[in-house]
Amino acid sequence: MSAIIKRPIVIGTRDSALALWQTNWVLGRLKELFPEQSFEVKAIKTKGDKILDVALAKIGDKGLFTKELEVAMLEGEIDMAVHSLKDMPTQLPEGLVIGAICEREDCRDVFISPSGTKIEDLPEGAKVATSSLRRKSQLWKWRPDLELVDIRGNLQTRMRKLEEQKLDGLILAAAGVIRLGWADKITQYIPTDLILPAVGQGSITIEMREGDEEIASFVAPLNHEASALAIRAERALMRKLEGGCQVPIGALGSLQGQGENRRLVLNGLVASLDGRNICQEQIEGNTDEPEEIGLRLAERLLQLGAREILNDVRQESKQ
Ligand SMILES: NCc1[nH]cc(CCC(=O)O)c1CC(=O)O
Repeated sequence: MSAIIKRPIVIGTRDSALALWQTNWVLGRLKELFPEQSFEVKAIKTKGDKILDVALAKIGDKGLFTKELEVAMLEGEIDMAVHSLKDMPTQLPEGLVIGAICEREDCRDVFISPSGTKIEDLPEGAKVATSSLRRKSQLWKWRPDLELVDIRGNLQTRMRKLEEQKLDGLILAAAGVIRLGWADKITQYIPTDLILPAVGQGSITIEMREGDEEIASFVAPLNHEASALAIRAERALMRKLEGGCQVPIGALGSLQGQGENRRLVLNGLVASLDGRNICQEQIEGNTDEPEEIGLRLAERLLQLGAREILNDVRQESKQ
């Protein structure tokens, strides 16, 4: 049990509806675990909240949704930051660490269509919104005839644009949609063998100062072992492939079996921007070393053609 601190522990967050939901969830868990401790929430805008009209792949800046919070943490203004793990770069700034990876929500992407039509039943040329290269490339492979349109902004904005721009549908992560209470708007949960999710998708993480034992003891109980093992493998894969949001990378780890037979299965893919060239593979290994599995899968993908794909993607994004 951790000792109570005689000042409020300050939790930093972005100010979007989803970020605030996630922070409230973390706050609820902390209050339950440490009823004597006082906590305070501090909302901070990030660059990603301010630039709303440019596709993320074009801004190409790592830490778009995290940097301002990280600076506040290093300056002691906040004690921890709650993030969507998916938005966190694989390399953290010096002096900061992941304190906990919380239990993952449904990790799949979903399709939301005002007409209730599933992706496989859409008419030829239907307009589907997503700015994510990972989603686009896998959609192109599945339905090369669709017209894919860019969309940005927080979840509320995207839902509004869906109607305003008369789009046939929108792809989002299930987790955000469910957390905001919009599960009834979901037309289709997309199977992960058709669209492999992003690294860390569906998980909330708590970032904190390295070596801050006091804060670590509050945060540690929120770590969810199975989610953390899977996601550590996914992040090791991505770090090795030097992905950011610019390169289409998907990955999904899962634990299979019980006790001594427990294994970590990791599926990963790297796609070319046109979706025509997709390199995908699955491997498994011992749960003791999730990072090693991520690295091994990355090596395997590079051998299978991911190296060429990544070079091409980098060339194209320079133009
Ligand atoms: N890229 C933005 C983003 N970052 C985290 C989520 C919510 C889902 C999650 O936590 O994985 C979303 C929205 C989306 O992709 O639909």
